[in-house]
Amino acid sequence: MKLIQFLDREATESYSQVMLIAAISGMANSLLIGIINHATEAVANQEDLTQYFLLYMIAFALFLYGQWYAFERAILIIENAIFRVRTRLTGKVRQVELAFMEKMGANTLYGRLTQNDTLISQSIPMIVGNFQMFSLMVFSLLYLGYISPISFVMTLAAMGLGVMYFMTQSRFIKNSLQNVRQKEQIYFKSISHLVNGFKEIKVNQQKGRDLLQRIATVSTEAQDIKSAVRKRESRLWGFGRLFIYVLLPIVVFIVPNFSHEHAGNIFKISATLLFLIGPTTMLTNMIPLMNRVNMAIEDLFTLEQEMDETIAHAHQNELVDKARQNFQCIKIDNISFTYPSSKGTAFSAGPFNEEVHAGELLFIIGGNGSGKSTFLKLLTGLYYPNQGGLYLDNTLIDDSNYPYYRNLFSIIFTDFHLFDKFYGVADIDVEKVNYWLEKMRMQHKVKYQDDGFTSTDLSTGQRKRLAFIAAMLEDKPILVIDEFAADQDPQFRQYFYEELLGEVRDMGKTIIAVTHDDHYFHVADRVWKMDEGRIELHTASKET
Ligand SMILES: Nc1ncnc2c1ncn2[C@@H]1O[C@H](COP(=O)(O)OP(=O)(O)OP(=O)(O)O)[C@@H](O)[C@H]1O
Repeated sequence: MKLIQFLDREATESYSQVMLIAAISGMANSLLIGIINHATEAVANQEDLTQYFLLYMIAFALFLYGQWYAFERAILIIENAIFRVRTRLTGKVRQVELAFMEKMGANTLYGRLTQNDTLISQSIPMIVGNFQMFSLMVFSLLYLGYISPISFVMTLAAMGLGVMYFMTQSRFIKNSLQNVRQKEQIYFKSISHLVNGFKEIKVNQQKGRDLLQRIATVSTEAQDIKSAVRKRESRLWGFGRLFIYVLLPIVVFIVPNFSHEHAGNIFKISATLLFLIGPTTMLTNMIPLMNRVNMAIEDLFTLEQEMDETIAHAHQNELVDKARQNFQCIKIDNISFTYPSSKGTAFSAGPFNEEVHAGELLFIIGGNGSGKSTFLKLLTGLYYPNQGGLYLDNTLIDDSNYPYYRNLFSIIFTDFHLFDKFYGVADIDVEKVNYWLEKMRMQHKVKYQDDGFTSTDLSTGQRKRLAFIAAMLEDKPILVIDEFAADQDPQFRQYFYEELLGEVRDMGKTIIAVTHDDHYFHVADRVWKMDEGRIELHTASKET
């Protein structure tokens, strides 16, 4: 069972005590039927009932206390384990490679991270109850064996048949549930189009109808599979009860003809069998949930394994660290990169053989799809090249120091994200924030407050200016910007190219900017022009 595997891996404290107490509670529960059975016999023989009453109260107290204790402890242990997994996996999200993230998609990753642990958490009470019921069943069966070995063997045989039947059904159920998961991922993706494309859908009703049609189709497909699964599961539920009702008449009407001892205990046997209906039904009802919990745990394990495979095990590399602030040159040595694709039409970039010099203002220009952003991702270490290597001065950047190399850069991509606080900036200098607010002409719009800006609900161009300020506060030696000025008004654009970039360079920073603004190519120290994944033309600014 995956849950045991999950607890073995993740629980910080032993869960065996909880299992023991749950087992004792189940045993105490099964004792109740034994005590009642013997008490009814004592009533018939007109014996004193005090000892049965006391025994009943003790068993009852044990059962109640055990149940309470097991629930409380199990909730704590499982919630702690979930917390550990959640913290570890979110930590790993930060470490995975960009290519992994782009391939999986943010929605899928979010879904896998949140839905699985929610499901495990919600099922805790049922899981504990399940274990208790199992223990109750085991001890009730042992009691049955004590009063009638023949009934015990028959019940065990019937249960064996039941387990075999479950096994045959569970493969179908598991495969179907996996199928449902795939459909649900498409469903969630379509929902994200509905939410993120809300404005487009609002102005184009046909677009909205088509998207809803797609959502309806996927939902129906998922629903059909779910219905088939539910049908099978309901057969299992019925089976749990059914086998005892089939067993009862055999034990009551047929077996007494062959066993004299059995006939004498017929009341106790049938009472015990009737008592077994509860736990058996509960256990079979739990199977669908356990299937889902098993799959959730399996998916969490798989997700972590997929993440681990992409995480480079970087160790602190002194050479890169020392070189950070005062490097001379980044050498791009015969680097090339091809996007992974199953259709054979993947875009290839490179080979690149270039040098970026410290303190220069470098423009990268070229048509749409020429590979500018891909090149930036290679240069900043977000993609690993398929061949060739990067050198920071004379240090080769490899798996061991890529994360430290990336620390050289502050990057503002076209799909930048503006954080609510200045994460990663150790001592925020308020004067510096105000200085940059003024420089970016945002001082009248937002202020600095609580390690962030007072507001980020701004226009795209304004949000980009705040992202620029955040990048300047990070104070990295290299600033990389991808079409930064595209959303800026003409005045700011002119000011940005003709004043601001030069000022940032004079602060000692290296600037690499992807741009389409041909009016301003002259401000760059050098311009590289890209075409079909290669750098076709190198020019010094005066030549452009
Ligand atoms: N995540 C990805 N997976 C597969 N292919 C990609 C991915 N991102 C980009 N590409 C492919 O790489 C090519 C170059 O894209 P890139 O974003 O580098 O171009 P660009 O020069 O920055 O374009 P633009 O000026 O339009 O931003 C494109 O043809 C695109 O199909």
